[in-house]
Amino acid sequence: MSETLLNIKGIVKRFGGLTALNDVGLHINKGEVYGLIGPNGAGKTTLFNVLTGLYVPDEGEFTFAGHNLFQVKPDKVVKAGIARTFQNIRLFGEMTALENVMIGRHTRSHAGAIGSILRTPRVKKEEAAIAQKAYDLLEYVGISDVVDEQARNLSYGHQRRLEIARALACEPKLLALDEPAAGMNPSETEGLKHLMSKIRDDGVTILLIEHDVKLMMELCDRIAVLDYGQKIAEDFPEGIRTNPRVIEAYLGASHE
Ligand SMILES: Nc1ncnc2c1ncn2[C@@H]1O[C@H](COP(=O)(O)OP(=O)(O)OP(=O)(O)O)[C@@H](O)[C@H]1O
Repeated sequence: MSETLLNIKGIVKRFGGLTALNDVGLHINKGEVYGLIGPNGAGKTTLFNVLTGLYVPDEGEFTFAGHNLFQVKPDKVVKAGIARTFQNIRLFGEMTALENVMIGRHTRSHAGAIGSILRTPRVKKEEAAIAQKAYDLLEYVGISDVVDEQARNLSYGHQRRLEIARALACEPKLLALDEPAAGMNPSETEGLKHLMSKIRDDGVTILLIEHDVKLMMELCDRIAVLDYGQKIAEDFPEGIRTNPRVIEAYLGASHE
């Protein structure tokens, strides 16, 4: 029996008169790669933002690993175990790769503000441990050769991997990746696919938005399709590929 990690029901999100998500329900099992696809403007990023606390849903239910996360703020969502990357890379360009990951790690430190200012032995020890862990994460995502480079000087593919390392620093149960392959060349995409498989094999469940359909078909255990804010299909990749409603949604939309 697969164990449910994330469960949402009847999620509604409105922006003024526009209903961006309309009665969306789905569950994600522990250990799977769950994909979210749909034409432009279908509501994928809005759903991501709801699941990571950035947008407050108007209606519905949202539970995750035993926590009720409905209308909960982003920091509580991270504490519950959901970490994310963004469609548009959001790194601190002036900071090194290592420092960018250390920031993610600080969400889990115990030193406190006073301790950090006084730089007590406890704080120094904790800082060293954070730096070591950050280095290990950079190695894990395959970019330990650029530890001391400023983030803004990294190649696009490396920046994407750095974002993943930073999200992993929160030790999430669920890693939510918003178009991680956007702008990558085929060999970078292939490398990213292997990284995501490794993360999943190491026990982190993955929620993935991606326009690269080939990548989604190869990587995802199950895929949900959104269209005009509604879930129109949810299936194994093969079922999605041949689903008439999905084909119609894609052919009917002005989509790449
Ligand atoms: N903050 C916002 N304010 C107003 N409308 C919004 C906001 N965010 C999203 N929308 C609208 O909600 C709808 C869904 O957008 P969303 O970005 O979630 O789609 P998407 O499936 O992620 O699209 P894409 O593939 O282009 O990223 C769109 O009509 C969009 O204009």
